[in-house]
Amino acid sequence: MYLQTFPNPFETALAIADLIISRIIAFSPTQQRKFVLGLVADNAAIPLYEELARRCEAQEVSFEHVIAIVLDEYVGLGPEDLQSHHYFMEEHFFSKVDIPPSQTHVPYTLSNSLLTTCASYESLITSFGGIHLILLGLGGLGQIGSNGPGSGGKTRCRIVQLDEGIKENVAESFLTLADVPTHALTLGIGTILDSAEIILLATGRNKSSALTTALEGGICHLCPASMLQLHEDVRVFADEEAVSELQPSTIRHLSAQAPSTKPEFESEPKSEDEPEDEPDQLNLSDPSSINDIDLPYPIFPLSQNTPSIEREIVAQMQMADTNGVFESVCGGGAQGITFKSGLIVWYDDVKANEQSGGASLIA
Ligand SMILES: N[C@@H]1[C@@H](O)[C@H](O)[C@@H](COP(=O)(O)O)O[C@@H]1O
Repeated sequence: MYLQTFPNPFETALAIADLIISRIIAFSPTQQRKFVLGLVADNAAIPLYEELARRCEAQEVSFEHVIAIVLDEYVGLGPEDLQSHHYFMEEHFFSKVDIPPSQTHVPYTLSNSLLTTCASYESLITSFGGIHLILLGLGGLGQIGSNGPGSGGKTRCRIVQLDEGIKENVAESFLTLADVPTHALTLGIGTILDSAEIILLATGRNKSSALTTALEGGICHLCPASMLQLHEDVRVFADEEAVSELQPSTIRHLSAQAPSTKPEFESEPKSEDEPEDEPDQLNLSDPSSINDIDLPYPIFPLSQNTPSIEREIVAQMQMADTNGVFESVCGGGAQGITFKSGLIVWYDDVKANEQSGGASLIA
């Protein structure tokens, strides 16, 4: 799970828009091979939909070959009802971009046979080959879609009774609490977890408690969003208010998992107050201290005899003026390299079969 934090909801939206657009462009969808995008009718997503619409208008992205699957809908509300998710998606997104109406899908809950509707919605997704990327909002009770507390991790598309807390949260959109629908049709947690990639959007202080439980608590059906921990490719996009209750170590660990959105070799400027990284046990003025470090690799001092592949890596590192973890530097050469405090470690396969794993001290 990757966590990226932004100063405010607007910048969070921009980052998600960048990701969605880059995924669509990389996929190069065509009439025959469409990109399947799961979407949510969440107020927190409005700045994102505005940004996507703006970028579509500017012809930076097209939704012509995108299929939209909306996550959930209140039972008994249709496209004409102002509070329906269908109305929301039309108003904020579908009507603003070039997506053909035949490619927008919202659960239809006015039918007489909701069980059939659930099965059909699930089959529809299967017929498209699954969802490539799904956007989820985070509810204040940890719900995703209308999967409220108590939703099992293997649930499929189904009718759920809305939790009182969820109803209270949306009551202001309706005349009174009694007007809030009692049920919703939602993709199940299992359906969501089948998506190839998941984005969880959480902005605002009212999401901080749910986000903390989802990321720091164990996987538990009382916080459905915690089950996203089971998925291999989840990106959490949050603003500073939403992460305000997280432990600093949680933010550090989960942010470290995030692939940089900046050029790969760019490093963060150091603040003046920030102490220099301690070189662990390595004393750079004493190259022999490298022997004190417990590494599962042979160690080579960088010298005239250093193999050229290693020199190339070192040169790239020095040019990049960075520290951190590098992946796949030198194309098919090194598979992964860690550079810390003057120490370069590479692992896996360095230049097929010629060397296998090693460390080098820049001194
Ligand atoms: N079914 C919706 C969810 O899909 C949404 O993510 C959540 C939070 O929405 P908001 O950010 O508008 O409070 O509310 C409801 O539970």
